[in-house]
Amino acid sequence: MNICVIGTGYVGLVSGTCFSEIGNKVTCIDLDEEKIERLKQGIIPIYEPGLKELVLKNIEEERLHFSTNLAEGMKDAEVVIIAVGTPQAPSGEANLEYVENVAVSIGENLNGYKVIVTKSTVPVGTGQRVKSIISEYSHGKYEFDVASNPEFLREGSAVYDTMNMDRAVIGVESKRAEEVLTKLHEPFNTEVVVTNVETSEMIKYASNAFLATKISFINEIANLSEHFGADVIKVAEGMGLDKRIGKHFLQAGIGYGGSCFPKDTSALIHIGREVGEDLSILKAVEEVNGKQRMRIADKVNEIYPDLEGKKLAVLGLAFKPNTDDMRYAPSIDLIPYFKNKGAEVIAYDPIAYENAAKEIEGLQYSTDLYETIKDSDAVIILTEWDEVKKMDLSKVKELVNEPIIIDGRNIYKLDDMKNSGFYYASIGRPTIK
Ligand SMILES: NC(=O)c1ccc[n+]([C@@H]2O[C@H](COP(=O)([O-])OP(=O)(O)OC[C@H]3O[C@@H](n4cnc5c(N)ncnc54)[C@H](O)[C@@H]3O)[C@@H](O)[C@H]2O)c1
Ligand SMILES: O=c1ccn([C@@H]2O[C@H](COP(=O)(O)OP(=O)(O)O[C@H]3O[C@H](CO)[C@@H](O)[C@H](O)[C@H]3O)[C@@H](O)[C@H]2O)c(=O)[nH]1
Repeated sequence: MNICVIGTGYVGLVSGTCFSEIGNKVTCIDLDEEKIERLKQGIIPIYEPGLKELVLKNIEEERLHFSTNLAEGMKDAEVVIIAVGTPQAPSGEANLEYVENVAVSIGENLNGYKVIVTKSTVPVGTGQRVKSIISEYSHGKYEFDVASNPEFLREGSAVYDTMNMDRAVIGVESKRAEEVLTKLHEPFNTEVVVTNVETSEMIKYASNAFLATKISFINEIANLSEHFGADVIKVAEGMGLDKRIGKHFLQAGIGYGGSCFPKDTSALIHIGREVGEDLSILKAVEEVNGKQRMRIADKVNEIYPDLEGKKLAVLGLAFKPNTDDMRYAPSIDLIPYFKNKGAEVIAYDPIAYENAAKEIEGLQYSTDLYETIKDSDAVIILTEWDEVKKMDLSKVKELVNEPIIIDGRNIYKLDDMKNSGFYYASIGRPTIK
């Protein structure tokens, strides 16, 4: 099949590459000329395990192409995929300007029947909006179908998630579009949920909102556990073995960040408000999440009520491991907070330091884990990078000024920390002193 993907962010680039890997001819389009020139040479703008190799392979095998020319990309395409950003507007709702601009361009360049698929996360009703814009700008000259095919990949495992998707969701208005999109997903050998466009758009928001709810729920249970000497990791294990609950997304910590959960929960609350439905569960989910990252600050303040002159080693800048994405990362709030209280803060991250330096003013960082830790008065874990999980704690103890670890990601077993000589505070578990 011949496919045109518009937008080369995480979603456009990964899904475009994976669609080419399963045998389609894919042209990825972006307005950003420099990005496209670099992509043509196999230079990937994001850090995503396995992506570079797959892009290079598919360029080499002439299935994957990059261009800034939408007319050229659309000319022979049967399927056109919209994968541009839908960032959060100041009001909390999804900003649809990029999607609407793309719809105009698609309308202007339509040259025959195509299935126009929205993969961006968009409010319910956007499919109809895209349809009317395309009709207007193509002057009704050609037949086309709009469809919704939301993306469920996670950053850090995006290629794996796409090639091994749990399900594909296809929202369509015609049998013709259903056949095209079902055929497109056949090589993924996955369950395909076929529904109407509005339901498909709702499935995406409801999925993200539910996962965010699970996280805020377990974080509240973690906070409660701290008062009673209960261990939230065991609580989650004990709950998760019940198949109705499931064990995933019950890791307590410093709350969710990233490019999706914060903006998508906010957008869904806004969608509800517009039609007079008060999504009170989701509002609580947001409130809990907003406070959760500051639990780490409380734990540091408990040890050092005065941070003046203290050196803090912050391990992890990205919002999660295996990505360089800094969107809504806890480090963005916590590092300035500690610095404002007089601490000297040095941060470690194997990948995200350059992006982090753009977000956090005056960021001091090192890419050497043990150099970061040297002479620190407390080590603070914000991202569960493998390098941090595998850190040699006896070496750490020799290097630090004070053997104190505050762990926002619960990466060490309490039993291992008991006789380690560290003060070890984590989330929802008894502190080891
Ligand atoms: N990032 C994720 O992990 C993820 C996962 C699932 C769904 N989503 C959703 O997918 C969508 C895209 O997210 P992202 O993180 O890939 O976005 P992004 O913001 O990283 O990238 C969007 C790209 O679109 C390009 N673009 C904007 N307008 C354009 C136009 N008119 N023509 C061509 N290119 C244009 C931009 O230059 C940019 O390269 C969002 O709706 C997001 O919510 C994201
Ligand atoms: O048990 C958990 C699981 C995750 N998180 C946090 O939740 C955030 C999001 O993590 P994750 O879902 O792994 O990453 P994303 O790349 O943001 O992916 C989410 O958002 C994407 C964009 O919509 C969706 O496509 C994915 O299905 C959805 O998982 C991160 O801050 C994690 O640290 C927790 O605190 N506890």
